[in-house]
Amino acid sequence: MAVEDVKIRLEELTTLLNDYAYHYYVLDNPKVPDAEYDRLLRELRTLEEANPELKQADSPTERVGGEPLDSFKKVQHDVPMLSLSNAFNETELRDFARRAQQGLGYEPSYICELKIDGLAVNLKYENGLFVQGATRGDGTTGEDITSNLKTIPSIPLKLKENVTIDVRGEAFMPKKSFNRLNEAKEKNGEALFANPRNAAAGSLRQLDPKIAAKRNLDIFIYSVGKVENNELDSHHEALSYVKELGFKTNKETQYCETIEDVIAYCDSWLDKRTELDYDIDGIVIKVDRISDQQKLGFTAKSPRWATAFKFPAEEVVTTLEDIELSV
Ligand SMILES: NC(=O)c1cc2c(=O)c3cc(F)ccc3oc2nc1N
Repeated sequence: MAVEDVKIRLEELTTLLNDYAYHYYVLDNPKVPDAEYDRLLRELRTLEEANPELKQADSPTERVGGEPLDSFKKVQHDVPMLSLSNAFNETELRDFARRAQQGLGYEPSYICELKIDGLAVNLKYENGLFVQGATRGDGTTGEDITSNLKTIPSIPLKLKENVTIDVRGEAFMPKKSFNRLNEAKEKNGEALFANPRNAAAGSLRQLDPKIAAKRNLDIFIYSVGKVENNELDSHHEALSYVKELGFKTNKETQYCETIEDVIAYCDSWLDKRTELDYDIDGIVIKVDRISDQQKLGFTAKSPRWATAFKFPAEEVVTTLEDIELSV
C-alpha cells in the first residue's frame, strides 16, 4: 500500500475503533461484536508497527500501557482539589441546606450524585487531546499518573470538540473486577485488597502501566475545573457539556428542587446501592446554580456549596480464615 493510503487507512481505523470503544465503555452499548473490534485493532497494530511515525495521538493501542516509570512526577493543580464536608444524618443535611439558604437569602436547587468510592483524579485536555492526569494528592499537589489513566478505556484520549479543559472524576474498580482480582491473588497466595477503593488506588499507583491496563478500571466525571466555555450557568449544564465532549457521567445523577427531594433521594439509595456494580459510600449534594456556588464559596478545605451524605459504614464481617489469609 502507498504511504498516503496507509495514512488514510490508519486514521480511518483509529476513528472507527475509538467510536466502537466509546459505545462499549462510555455508553455501555456495544456497536460491534468483540471479534470485529479485535480484528480491526490487529490491522491497526500491524500498520502502526510498519509505520510508527503515522501512529495517531489518540490511537487505541495506547491503552495497553507503555514502559514502566521510575517515579511519578509531581503536579500542581491549577484549581485546588478540595475535599467534601460530611453530613451523617438528616439533621446535618438540613443544617447544610439552612446554611446555604442563609448565605443566599433563598432556598437553592440541588444536584445529587452517587458518591463513587474510588480515587479522585484531575484530567487535563489541550485542544481536545488528553495531556495529563493527576491524583488529588494534598489538594494542591498531586502525582502525574497520566500513563496509568491512559489505559482506562472510558477516559477519552481525544474529545469530540478541540477544547482546552480540566475535568474531575472518580476512577474506580467495578465490584466484578475486584472479586476476580482477589480470586487471582488468593490463588497465587498474594495479600488481598480490602476493598475496590484500595484496589483502584493500588492499581493507579503502579509505576508499570501494563499492570493498570489489566485492572479493568473505570471512571465517572463529576465536575469541570478550568474551562474556556463559560456559558455554563449550572452544574447540571456542566455535566451535560462534559457528556457531549465524550466523557462518562453517572446516569443516576438527579436534579432536586428542594432539600426534601434531596433527603428522599439519599434514603432511596441506602439499600439500593447493593444493586450497583460499583461501590458508593454516600451521596454528594451540590447547589446547582454556578452563581450560587460562587456566592457561597469555600472554607479552607471544602466548598460551602456541596456536602457528602455518608452512609453508615457496612459492617465488614472478617472471618478468622480471612485474617489468616491477609497475614
Ligand atoms: N466521589 C464522588 O463521586 C464525588 C466526589 C466529589 C468531590 O470530592 C468534590 C470535591 C469538591 F471540593 C467539590 C466538588 C466535589 O464533587 C464530587 N462529586 C462526586 N460525585
